Amino acid sequence: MAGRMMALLPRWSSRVFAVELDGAPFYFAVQESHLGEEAPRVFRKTQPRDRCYSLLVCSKDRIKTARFYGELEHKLLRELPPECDLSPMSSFLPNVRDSLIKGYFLKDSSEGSSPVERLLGDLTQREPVMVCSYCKGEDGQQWTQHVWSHGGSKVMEVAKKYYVVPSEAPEYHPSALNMINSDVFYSLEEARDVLQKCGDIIPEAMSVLELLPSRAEARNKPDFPVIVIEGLDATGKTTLTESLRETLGATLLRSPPQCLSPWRDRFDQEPPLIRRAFYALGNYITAEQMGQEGKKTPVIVDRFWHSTAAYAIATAASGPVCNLPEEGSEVYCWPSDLLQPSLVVLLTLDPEERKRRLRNRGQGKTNEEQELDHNQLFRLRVEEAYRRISGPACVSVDASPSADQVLQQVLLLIRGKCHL
Ligand SMILES: Nc1ncnc2c1ncn2[C@@H]1O[C@H](COP(=O)(O)OP(=O)(O)OP(=O)(O)O)[C@@H](O)[C@H]1O
Ligand SMILES: Nc1ccn([C@@H]2O[C@H](COP(=O)(O)O)[C@@H](O)[C@H]2O)c(=O)n1
Repeated sequence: MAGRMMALLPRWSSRVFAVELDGAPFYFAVQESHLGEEAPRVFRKTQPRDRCYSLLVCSKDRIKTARFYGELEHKLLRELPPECDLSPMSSFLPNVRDSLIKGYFLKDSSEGSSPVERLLGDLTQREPVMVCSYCKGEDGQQWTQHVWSHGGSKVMEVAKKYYVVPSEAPEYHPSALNMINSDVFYSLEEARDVLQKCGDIIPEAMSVLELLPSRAEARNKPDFPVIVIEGLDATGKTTLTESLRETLGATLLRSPPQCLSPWRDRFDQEPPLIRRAFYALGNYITAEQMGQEGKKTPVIVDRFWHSTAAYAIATAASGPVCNLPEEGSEVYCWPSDLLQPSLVVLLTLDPEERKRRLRNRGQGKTNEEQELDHNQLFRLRVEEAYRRISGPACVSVDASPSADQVLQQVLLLIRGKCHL
């Protein structure tokens, strides 16, 4: 397996490895010769009896890789002894798009014999995982990385040995390297391709594909304005979109569209690659409806591409807002084949007031909505990603006044921008 893996991951010694401990990344690299470097910080934090391993998930089949990455975490948490710490890890080639591979870093602090090596040996034999172990040299300073292989009856053997050295933090968070067409999709074709490829493992994908327009066309502008209302949950989108529908005699649409409701829960359980492709496709179905309805009346839309992209980008990047791709990055560009609304309004609300509204409403929440509550960095990343998306950019409206005042404010914007 290691031979095949190494072929999939050329330039091994140009790679940087990032281990996330307590939300902070620790970087290291490897090299073939011993240059007497000090140990990277992640290894300096270990105790003498700790054994360290890395597991990187990688195969040519990106659907298989995405699904196995999630399954692997569950398997490890289930089967590893309690003395093992598992942390997210990744490896990438600095500034090389699509070079990021994800995995886990494992620290085994158990005393005496441990089942960990047998478990990892089995994984290298059966699954698309590259396992490495890390050893401290006799000088107590230099660490080495041992890339595992399996040979014949042996559970594992070492295919290659490297010296581990500290590495600089990259200029941008490595998650940005793989976002395009893995977390955020920029064409109907790219998103459809993902669902087509998982048709044999997720039969529901075929039902979704049947609902798609045969082609997407951004240039056919509807006669009437199309106004999208965006915002985090409980900022007042439903309240406002319904009032706008009544006041303007508009048609109200949403993304994902009603016709995808039977499959939404199913796709919410899938890894980001598949889940995000599902939501991206929902936007193309809604866009087709916008085109149709926009020939007859103004159209109001509850969430659209801003939501799909902002949540996807904010989830793929971790940590503080500075880990997001830089402002102006192509990640924030509107898909060229997706209908552009006349106006996108972003409802903003103080977090405490949003929580109060959520409590009063008392409905169940999705995992991402719970995350917005518990993880303030995630909320900040989503809000900032919303603001950075362009083509069209959103116009922020303070949603804290009464529902009627918010409606009047948005009507003013619509009349100014859309001549209604
Ligand atoms: N301007 C407002 N002032 C006070 N309460 C409001 C206001 N707008 C909406 N609410 C109340 O806040 C709660 C959330 O509003 P609403 O359901 O419209 O939000 P939402 O953005 O559509 O949420 P979600 O995205 O989760 O569906 C509701 O109980 C609603 O009655
Ligand atoms: N166009 C959209 C709409 C929604 N999402 C995802 O759904 C979650 C929020 O939806 P609610 O119905 O609960 O408001 C959020 O987690 C988004 O990831 C989307 O991606 N695209």
